Order: sequence, then C-alpha cells, then structure tokens
Amino acid sequence: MTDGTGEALAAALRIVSSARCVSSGLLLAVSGGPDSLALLLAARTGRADLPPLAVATIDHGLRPESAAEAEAVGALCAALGLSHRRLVWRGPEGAGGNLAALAREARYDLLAREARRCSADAVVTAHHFDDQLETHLLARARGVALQEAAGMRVWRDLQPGLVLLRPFLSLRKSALVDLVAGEGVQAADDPGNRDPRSARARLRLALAAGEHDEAALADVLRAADRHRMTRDEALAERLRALAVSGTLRTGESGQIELADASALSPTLLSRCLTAAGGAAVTPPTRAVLRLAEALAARRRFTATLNGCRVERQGDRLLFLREYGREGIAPMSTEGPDVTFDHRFDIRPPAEAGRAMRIVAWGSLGRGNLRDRTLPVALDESDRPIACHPALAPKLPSCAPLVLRGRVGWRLWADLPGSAPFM
Ligand SMILES: Nc1ncnc2c1ncn2[C@@H]1O[C@H](COP(=O)(O)OP(=O)(O)OP(=O)(O)O)[C@@H](O)[C@H]1O
Repeated sequence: MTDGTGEALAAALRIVSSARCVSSGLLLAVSGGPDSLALLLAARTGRADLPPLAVATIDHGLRPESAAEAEAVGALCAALGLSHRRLVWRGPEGAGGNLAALAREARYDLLAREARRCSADAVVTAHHFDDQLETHLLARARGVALQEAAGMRVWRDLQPGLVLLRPFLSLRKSALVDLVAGEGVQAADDPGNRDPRSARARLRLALAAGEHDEAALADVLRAADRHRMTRDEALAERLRALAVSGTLRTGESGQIELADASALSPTLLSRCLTAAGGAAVTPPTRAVLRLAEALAARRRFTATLNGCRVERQGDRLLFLREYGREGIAPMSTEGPDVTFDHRFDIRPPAEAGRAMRIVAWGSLGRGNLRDRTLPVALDESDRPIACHPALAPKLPSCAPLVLRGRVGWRLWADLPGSAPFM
C-alpha cells in the first residue's frame, strides 16, 4: 500500500496488541462507502500479518439502496476471499426518538454481537482525520474547552472483551477515496452525508469550502491529545492509590472498590462511573458534581448515573454496572437470540415460552458483590428458570443459560498510557 493505509492499520494494531487487547480476530465494519472500502482493501493487502478477518455490513433499511449496497460489499468480499455477513436491523420499537442515534446504537450492538459470534476481539471502523476534525469542531460548538476536545481515540472499549479500533484517524479522506478509485472499486454514495439539516454535514461542507484553518486545527488536536494522555496517567496513578488492597477491580465483573470515599475528586468520580458502567462518554459535569456532593455528605448512599451504580458504604465506595436493564428482543432478523445488557447473547430455553424475562441477578434484591450484574431468566410468575452458569451454586434448580459474551469491563487505569473510552 503506497498511501499509508496498510501501515496505519498495522500501527493501530500494534498499539492495541501491546495493551493485550486484540489477538483472536478482527471484524471490519464496512458500509460500502469509500472509507470503509479502503479499510477492506488495506486489510486484504496486509492480511498475512493480521489476526483472522471477517466483514459485516449493517443494513438499516433506511434507504431503498441499502440492501443492494450491502450485497455489493458481500460480492467484493467473496472476490477477495473474505467472509461477509449482511445484518438487517429490525428498526426501532414504536415511533419516536432520534432515528439516526437509534440506528447508530443498533449498529454498534449488531457489530458487537457479530464479533462475539465469530470470536473477534476488535471491531474496526474507517473513521478518518476529516471525521476527527468534525468531531473536534462539534465539541467546541457544544462549549467543550479547547484542550478537552481531543476527539476520538484510536481505540476504546466497546464491550467487555471487545475493542473498537479506528486505525485511519490520522489519514485524510481524500487518500481513502483515491485508494478505492485506484483499485477500480465502485463505492456507494449516501446523500445523507451532505444533508445540510445535520450539523455534522454542515461542518463537512464548511471544511470543504476552506472556512477553517485545517493545519491550525491539526496542531490543536495534537496538543489536546498530549494533554489528555498526561491527565489520564495522573488520574490512573491517583486511582491506584485509592484501590482496596492494591487491586482496582473486584471479581470478574470489573467492579471498582475504593478505600477512601472522601478522597475522590469529581474528575476521578466521572472516570470510575464511566469505566465501571461501560458507557462510551463521560456523564455531564453538573450531574457528577451533584453526585460528588451527595456522596461526601452521606456515609450510606446509592445512586445511578451513566449506566453505573455507585454505592457508598462507610469509608468504601463501590462502582458497578447498573443492573436494572432487561433483555431486549432480537434486534436483527438474524437468529432468535436475545441480547441482554448489550453484552450477552442468550438463546431462550425451549421451555421458557414467550413470557420469559431476563433480568440481572441484583435486580431481584439478591447477589453479592461479584455477581449482581449476571443474567437470570424468569418465567411468567417471575420464578428463576435459568441462569448464568456462575450463578448455578446459588440457584441449583435452574438450568444454565446458553449464552455468548463476557462479564468484565477493562479499566483504563489498568492499561498504562491508555484510556479506552470516548
Ligand atoms: N451500515 C454500516 N455497516 C457497517 N459499518 C458501518 C456502517 N455505517 C458505518 N460503518 C462504519 O463506521 C464508520 C464511520 O461511519 P460514518 O457513518 O461516519 O461513515 P460513512 O460515511 O458510512 O463511511 P463510509 O465511507 O465507509 O461509508 C465507517 O467508516 C464504517 O467503518
């Protein structure tokens, strides 16, 4: 590859491999547009040095051409000798909500589910430097301080045991478009990318018209990234000092237990909430400040924020994934599996019938520190009928749930030099 795409992919992989995150396989997210086709072509060229590859296209069914575009990706993959799956989204339940945001969330859920199915430990997207500029400018427009607007990271945790890898963040879109055209491959065109009703598309048009000094923005982004790295390391250091018995996480569930609740700054509180809950973004500052005040004032206190449950028990502070979520119906026309809590794919037991509900063990008011977020299937009378195998000693009359997915979230402070969210 002469334009750096192959090298960018290999360099990003070196970073995550050194953090011991990726080894078993890569799932390439390919929409059929020029950026992700460039990703596909770069991976094809470098495949001898890469973990096993698989490709997925999410067909949101929101444009009449979407099925044909996904089929075209499939045909290209077949010609390249790569396995490909088109995953059809069923669409949102009922009306209402922001359709683009729902589609995006479903896309990542479906990609994560496909990664679990084919034992990949990274989903790879083709986000590039032009996307990064847009993300930075959008953050600034929302009032985020200059040095805080460092944009997307090359990788972050997507699910327990699964990272999202963005190897092309330093490459220009034009290089990706040229690569695909140079190979004679026809890319799909989504007119939505130019729809001036979207703030991102408006920014894209302004950037294309030369309304921003891109070289100056690139300098700002580099400085913001350096600032973020330094701050991450300092925060990780302080967090380690607060850990109960020297270890940050308790049990497999990635829960964080800290020894001195009164010593936690709002920034650290925000990081712990995000790391334990597994959210992609940190919670709003105002909500974190309110929570910090409440935690400082009361020695026994429980609250939830940003998908995380935080409990103060005397001097100790415990963060664990919020467990009030129920299993959701299959999101795709592929297979009957129910996805629970965005991370477990559960095959409903044959005898369960339609009335089965899947809930977290902790939401039944039971469970100890380690297992409160694990799934239990209930019958129509809310009696447990099947459970995560780790709960079998507590629920001996239950069948084991047939499931795929992992329990624990990684904690950025365990991985020197990285902060796998945002
Ligand atoms: N429907 C989809 N199926 C699979 N992957 C997708 C899909 N939509 C987006 N992606 C992945 O997410 C990345 C970023 O998505 P975004 O919507 O910003 O770009 P895009 O305009 O779809 O890019 P592309 O030129 O690859 O189509 C894409 O480069 C691709 O890797």
